[in-house]
Amino acid sequence: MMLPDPSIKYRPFVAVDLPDRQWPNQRITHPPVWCSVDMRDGNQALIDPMDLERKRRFFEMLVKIGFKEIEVGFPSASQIDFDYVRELIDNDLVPDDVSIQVLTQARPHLIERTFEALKGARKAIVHVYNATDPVFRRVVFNVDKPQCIKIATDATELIKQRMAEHPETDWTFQYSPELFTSTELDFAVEIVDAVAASYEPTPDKPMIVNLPATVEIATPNNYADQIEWFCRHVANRDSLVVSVHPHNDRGTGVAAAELAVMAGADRVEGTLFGNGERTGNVDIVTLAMNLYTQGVHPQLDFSNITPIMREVEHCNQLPVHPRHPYVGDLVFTAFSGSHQDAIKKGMTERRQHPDAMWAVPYLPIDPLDVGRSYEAVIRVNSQSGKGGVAYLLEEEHGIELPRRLSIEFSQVVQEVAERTGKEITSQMIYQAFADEYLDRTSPYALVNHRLSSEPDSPRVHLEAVIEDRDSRETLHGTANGPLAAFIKALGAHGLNIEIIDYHEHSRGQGAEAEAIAYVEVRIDDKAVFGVGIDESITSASMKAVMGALNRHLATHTEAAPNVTADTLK
Ligand SMILES: CC(=O)SCCNC(=O)CCNC(=O)[C@H](O)C(C)(C)COP(=O)(O)OP(=O)(O)OC[C@H]1O[C@@H](n2cnc3c(N)ncnc32)[C@H](O)[C@@H]1OP(=O)(O)O
Ligand SMILES: CC(C)C(=O)C(=O)O
Repeated sequence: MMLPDPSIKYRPFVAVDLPDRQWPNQRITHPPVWCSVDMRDGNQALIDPMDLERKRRFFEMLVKIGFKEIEVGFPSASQIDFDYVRELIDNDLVPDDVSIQVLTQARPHLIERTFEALKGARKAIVHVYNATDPVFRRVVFNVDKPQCIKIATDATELIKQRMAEHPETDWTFQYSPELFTSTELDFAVEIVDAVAASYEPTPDKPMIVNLPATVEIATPNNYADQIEWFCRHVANRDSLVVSVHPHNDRGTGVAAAELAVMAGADRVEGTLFGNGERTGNVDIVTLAMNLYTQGVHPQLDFSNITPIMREVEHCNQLPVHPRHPYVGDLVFTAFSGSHQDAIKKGMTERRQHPDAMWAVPYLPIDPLDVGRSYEAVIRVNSQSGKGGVAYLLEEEHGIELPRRLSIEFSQVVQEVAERTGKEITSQMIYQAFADEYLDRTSPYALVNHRLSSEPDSPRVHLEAVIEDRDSRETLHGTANGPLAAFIKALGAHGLNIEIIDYHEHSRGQGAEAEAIAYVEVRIDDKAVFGVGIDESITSASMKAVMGALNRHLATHTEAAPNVTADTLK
């Protein structure tokens, strides 16, 4: 049960004394060095750790994305990891510009086994860690500070010696004071200084100092303060690559990584989509795409992000959340009416100015840049408005509803959405549109028509054959245009119809092209819409009028189904 006063059980984090902090004024103008730890930190947190087949697929994908540093395992802890490292080296599967990284505890027998695993590697990073925070020193290791430092420096000496014995490998050394964020800052600097003094890095041959938020215990600004403080106080900063390794216990791993880079970190360790211990490691995809949306290329390629997500889901046997930034199945989709309306307007502007800076409302990124399509951008349910319905009809069926008609038709769709309680597909929307407007061919239907004109006269004469229930009638009308002539002809037949509004456009191209006409007419003092589609624009407009008439009769004569043309006179 939650405590009424949690302060008797939980301590707030200790803030860093750094009144002149500089990081808030920084901007990230180039990507950090990325290191994927999917195959180690991610893997150790899986219900079913990866087998060799899944490891191979993961590694190949990471290389394709563009990672140059990949932590492939903990070979002294697991036979599969050991065998996989051997497979990579023995079969020469690591590209020349990629370093494989492996983790080991600071214990001699594990370090020896690590070097066995790495024998013959072209480029390798040996990553050693020991926990440095006060709780671990007391509870887990039962050591004081000097003893804790000795664990780290003894390991460093041994690693340095083994590296020297294998000059055929291009070695990099990495040290992590595990639990850095809950370690006293001055002690973190002290232990790293001691490790660096043992290893003797230089600006030309730096070592990596990885400062993990093993458990995320504070707000991200505090992590940034810790990183800036560390960078200012550590010795020989120019011989160190400062790396961060945020976890996501408070849900702010991405923010922590970004602020840490602003605070001076050169490198970020994380995983694709944030798999990892507990709530996960920081998500490198989000970090990379956040950079991209600021106009900075992350140097990782997520141009086709969906297959990457599916591959990660396969390898980790864990789903990626449908709302995961930049990739989740629903993140490029708007269901709600006002969002759809704004997106539709933004997309229309975009089509007119395809080279302008990206500015489509509610979409922080162009879905096409990550291989997603505009098709899924708008989906319709009972929360949607006219904008979404109109967008889908336009994008997928080439039907550009006039504004007032789109308001009317959205009520039809809303009714279907509320009745079914489900998402309405674009096919269902089209069907509802056809049922409501296009298939209204009874009791009146246009059979054919003929137009003629007299020389030197703007007037046209129309002869139209229509079906009026069970009989065929031939109507005649003369006016300044075909539609007006048709209205005249209908009037002479006793059907008094007035055109209020008219729109038309073509749909499709070349031989396949069709015309769509939309009319709003007044019949019997009631306004009603009709829509007609035909190869000829004149026939489309006449069908639209017939459709409006049939809709009017269906709506206003339910009590008198035998209504005839006489009722409209
Ligand atoms: C934050 C992280 O993600 S760190 C990485 C965690 N990953 C893993 O642990 C991977 C899987 N690990 C394993 O398979 C095992 O823990 C092994 C093979 C590494 C070690 O196994 P064991 O020797 O049986 O030790 P065990 O797993 O019980 O670990 C506890 C021992 O390691 C010691 N230890 C833990 N971390 C370190 C370290 N970094 N350096 C030195 N000693 C360490 C502890 O003090 C403890 O020693 P003790 O038994 O003398 O008290
Ligand atoms: C070994 C270290 C870097 C680690 O995984 C962590 O602290 O989370």
